[in-house]
Amino acid sequence: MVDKKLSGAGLRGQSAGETALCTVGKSGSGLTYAGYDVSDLADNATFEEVAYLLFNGELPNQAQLDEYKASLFKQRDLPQALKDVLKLIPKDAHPMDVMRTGCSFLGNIEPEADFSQQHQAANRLLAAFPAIMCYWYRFTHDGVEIDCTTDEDSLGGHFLALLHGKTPSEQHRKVMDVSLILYAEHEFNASTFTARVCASTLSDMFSCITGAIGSLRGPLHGGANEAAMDMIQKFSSPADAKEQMAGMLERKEKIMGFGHAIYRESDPRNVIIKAWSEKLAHENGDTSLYDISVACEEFMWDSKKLFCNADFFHASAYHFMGIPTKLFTPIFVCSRLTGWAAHVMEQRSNNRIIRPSADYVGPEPRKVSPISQR
Ligand SMILES: CC(=O)SCCNC(=O)CCNC(=O)[C@H](O)C(C)(C)COP(=O)(O)OP(=O)(O)OC[C@H]1O[C@@H](n2cnc3c(N)ncnc32)[C@H](O)[C@@H]1OP(=O)(O)O
Ligand SMILES: O=C([O-])CC(=O)C(=O)O
Repeated sequence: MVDKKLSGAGLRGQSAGETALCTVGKSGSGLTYAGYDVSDLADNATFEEVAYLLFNGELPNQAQLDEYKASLFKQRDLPQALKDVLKLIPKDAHPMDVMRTGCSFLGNIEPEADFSQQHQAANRLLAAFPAIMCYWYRFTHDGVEIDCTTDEDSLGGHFLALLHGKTPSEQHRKVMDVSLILYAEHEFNASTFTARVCASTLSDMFSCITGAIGSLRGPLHGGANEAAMDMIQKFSSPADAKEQMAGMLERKEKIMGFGHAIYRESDPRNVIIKAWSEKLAHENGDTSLYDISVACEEFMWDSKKLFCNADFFHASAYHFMGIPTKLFTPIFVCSRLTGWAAHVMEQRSNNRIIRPSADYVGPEPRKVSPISQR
């Protein structure tokens, strides 16, 4: 992988600290979590193993994994007070705002009293996030107060079962699991950096994660999977996609799901989720949306040398599994929480408050004139 020339605004190219959690775009291996290539993890591990890796630095053995999953399993349900709060949030609210409120409210009723509880706080959020999303969604959209517990072994399967009210297929469980692995961690991206800045003030875990959710929400970051879906649904065919995208580029519009702040030639997560999107399209017996997505990818590369990032083929993959578009970015939260929390723990382990300087470009010093003279 060729290193991207990094300079200019947005702190690009400047190191803002050290991490042992992840490499992004390092030559030879695009994306690694604690030394493991993301494609190796996607093929040979589960999301719970990856969460354990990020929180503890090593993959679990079978006994450790069993114990970890059993503990998460017990923490999946929501307290009644949180359910009551979720029921107050309107149907037309954005589910990312629901996640932000759910996280923040849980921090009120189950606070992290001190840093010795950091694993507990992170694991509680990990176990509870699927229910926070689905309890609100099903109540406001289907009028049902769902049981927030399921028998599903994995968090990915649990989410699908809560959302659809039925047992997911083995294939869908697998895709969710892979997706959660792909989204889990990505070094000093905007939302993780938000979490680390918050952690550097010695704030609590729930505040760090709440802030990170706010940063992930924007379309230049996690919100791009949702924005990509909205875009591809407007295209009627591969040819129409190419024509409309040419117009968008001419009007200097950003095409969501393309480009990256660090990667230069490709995002290593794309090839993995793209392959699953194709499988799901065939399983559904309708490949038109997948074909449109491939046309978008070809067009963007041919015309601008821009490639799909992790978000682009996630859009069609989630859609093929019957997931409503507005829940795409909240799923990202359910996964990235692991990276955020691991970074909070890492920041705390060797902390200095993050406080960069600014170049002043405002007016010269001046006096306040009386209000009657302004
Ligand atoms: C999981 C994730 O968060 S992945 C990122 C998800 N975000 C998106 O998909 C949103 C669309 N993409 C973008 O807006 C950008 O590519 C970002 C925000 C991801 C990265 O931003 P930057 O690092 O500033 O981009 P970069 O320096 O590579 O931009 C180079 C040029 O390509 C253009 N460009 C980059 N991405 C796009 C895009 N998706 N559509 C159109 N033009 C683009 C930029 O406008 C810039 O043009 P300019 O030099 O004329 O100003
Ligand atoms: O690293 C970034 O800037 C954005 C990204 O891909 C991620 O957070 O997964």
